[in-house]
Amino acid sequence: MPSSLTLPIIDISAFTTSPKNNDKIRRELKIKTAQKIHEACRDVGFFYLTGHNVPQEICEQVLKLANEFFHLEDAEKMKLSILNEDMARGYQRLGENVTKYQKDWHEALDYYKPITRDHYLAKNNLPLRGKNQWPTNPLEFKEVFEKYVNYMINLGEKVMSAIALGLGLEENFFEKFLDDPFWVMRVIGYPPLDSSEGTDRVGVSCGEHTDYGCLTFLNQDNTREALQVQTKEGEWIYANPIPGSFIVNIGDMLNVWTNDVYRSTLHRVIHKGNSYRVSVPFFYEPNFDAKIEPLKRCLEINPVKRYDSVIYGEHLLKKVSGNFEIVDKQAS
Ligand SMILES: N=C(N)NCCCC[C@H](N)C(=O)O
Ligand SMILES: O=C(O)CCC(=O)C(=O)O
Ligand SMILES: [Fe+2]
Repeated sequence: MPSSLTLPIIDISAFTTSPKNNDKIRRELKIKTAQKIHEACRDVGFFYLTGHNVPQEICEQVLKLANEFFHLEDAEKMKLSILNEDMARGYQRLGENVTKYQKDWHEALDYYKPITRDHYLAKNNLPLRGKNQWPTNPLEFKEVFEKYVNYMINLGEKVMSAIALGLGLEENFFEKFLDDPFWVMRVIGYPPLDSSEGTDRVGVSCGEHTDYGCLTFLNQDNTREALQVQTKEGEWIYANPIPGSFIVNIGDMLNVWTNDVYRSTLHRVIHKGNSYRVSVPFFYEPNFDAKIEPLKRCLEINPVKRYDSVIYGEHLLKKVSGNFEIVDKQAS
């Protein structure tokens, strides 16, 4: 495993802080930042983000509460089982989540943007119409995570305007796809892989995959050598935590918009250390019913159209149902 390669570190403060400089200087700073983001999206699809303006305190609190929750008795955690709702929102036991037909060795609480009565999803009577399930222990869990979600939606919007600028588009280009942005948040607990010994030996903590939407913001604890990212050359490198930063990666919808100028990057988790690892990826997504298709600007770069249009929500639902398709289906 080469450790010499690392992901770029990008400071997004030109987009997140209130203007101190005159318009011209600010515009230049934004363009410089956007150019770095463009290169990172084109070359690796993963980068560290600093200057994001999300208080360190809430990032740490979120991880601490996650850790406390996963250390409760099984019976307590199972009160929030995904079986209570729509098989997506709630708690999944170890080994319950599946990536490409293989069991993953993590437990998780999954949250999705809530659906109101006349929301598009409710109207169409589609899956994901359940309720989010919040623990009452630890007591402040819901309040803190809801606050965190708001910070992340805000940040997602900022990074998408930087992406627009980086592609040579107007800063607000994506606004019409993002005015009711969907979101997904996973609160994940990873025991060491050794703990799966004796049951059905599981080899990966989270199997290799790409993320589904626009942007992922990963908040992970200080465990090293767990998350791995595949470079364009096919090598796996570690994405170790850097305190005060998020790891950001692009999702499948950017492949479609950019006609593969950007590609969502394969990543996986193999946690062999002996600590209990927690991570909280937040997925900032397009409007559920957004129609995503290759942009004119990107067809100038890659002229052969590689994608038909995709409705984001349809892509998501397909992926979510695959998350619980177990191994025997493939074997039989
Ligand atoms: N919402 C997102 N991106 N979730 C990523 C989960 C990755 C593992 C999942 N079992 C899978 O097969 O994708
Ligand atoms: O836990 C991590 O570091 C990554 C998890 C992940 O890739 C995901 O849930 O999509
Ligand atoms: Fe992921």
